[in-house]
Amino acid sequence: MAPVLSVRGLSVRFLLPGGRRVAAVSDASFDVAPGECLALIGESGCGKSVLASALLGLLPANARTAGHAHLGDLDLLTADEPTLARTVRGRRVGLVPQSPAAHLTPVRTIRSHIEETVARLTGTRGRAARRQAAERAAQRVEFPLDHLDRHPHELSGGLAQRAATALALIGDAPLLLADEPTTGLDRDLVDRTVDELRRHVDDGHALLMITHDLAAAERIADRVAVMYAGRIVELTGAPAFFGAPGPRHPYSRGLLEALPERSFTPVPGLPPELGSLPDGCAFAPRCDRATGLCATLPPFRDSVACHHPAPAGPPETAPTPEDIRA
Ligand SMILES: Nc1ncnc2c1ncn2[C@@H]1O[C@H](COP(=O)(O)OP(=O)(O)OP(=O)(O)O)[C@@H](O)[C@H]1O
Ligand code: NI
Repeated sequence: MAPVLSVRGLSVRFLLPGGRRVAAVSDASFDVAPGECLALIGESGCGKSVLASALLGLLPANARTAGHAHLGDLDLLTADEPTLARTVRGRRVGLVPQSPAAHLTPVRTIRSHIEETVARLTGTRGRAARRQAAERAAQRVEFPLDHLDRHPHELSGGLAQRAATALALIGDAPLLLADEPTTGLDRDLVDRTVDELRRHVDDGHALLMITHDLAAAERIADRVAVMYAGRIVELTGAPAFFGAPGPRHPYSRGLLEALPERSFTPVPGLPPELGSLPDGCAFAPRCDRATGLCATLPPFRDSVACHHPAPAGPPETAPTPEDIRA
């Protein structure tokens, strides 16, 4: 099936005073198909939100982009602001922003936000019909109806997050970008939100889900992209990533091993400054597999950008009782 979104060689640089440049995203390429969820994971500051903002034309004025991001015939990176505002945001691409409160108007209630979005994106006419549609949108993400008349600052982080998710689903856009949609939610509500997003995917929508939460990613994703220091270092099927044979990039392996239910040991060290990245593999200083070769940039090959990836394909299987008897 043709992808909904096709990103090729996307890079974002921030130009800072004094000629400094921050390489927030470097050469990212991926597709998202209808009925597919791609989870984008990686440590704080690795460029995930910047990537999402680039796709919606929401970067600040000091940002420069390169590459392509095709949504059908439209290249999101070169589309003009009126096109993005009128036809893309909300209609062709829904966004659950990372800091939802910042995207809501402080003086308006959640009900007024949702009703306005319903009117604008679905053309629902009449007060009663709008009110009903707004309440349905809230119920879909388990936003309590008795909180609809509150203002954004009167909501907990988790409720603001759910309001933002309700707003993002209203336009029924073929592509949804969800930037940490489960932050601030209890585990149970994380699961329910993720399951609602999964139903949205199973209805044929494409979802790029940005998350720190590997358990949420495992629950929802068909494929996983791992970002490190602005680069996608691994992109692979979720079953292979979370199950066998497991991730191939040493950083991805480290992220999984850091989970409490695994060995609970964090990746040692800190990610590099995006303003002064090395020429070679940015992960090498933290990597126990690094060699002299890692001073050169590893090409992305067979799902991974690493000079010393773990083997692909079936893991060494333990002998079965049959083998032992034979
Ligand atoms: N306007 C800007 N000018 C300069 N640097 C910026 C700007 N906006 C973001 N950055 C830098 O880009 C990098 C990537 O930020 P981004 O918000 O995409 O990270 P993230 O992966 O989404 O992290 P988190 O998981 O914490 O949300 C950071 O180093 C950040 O400091
Ligand atoms: Ni972010």
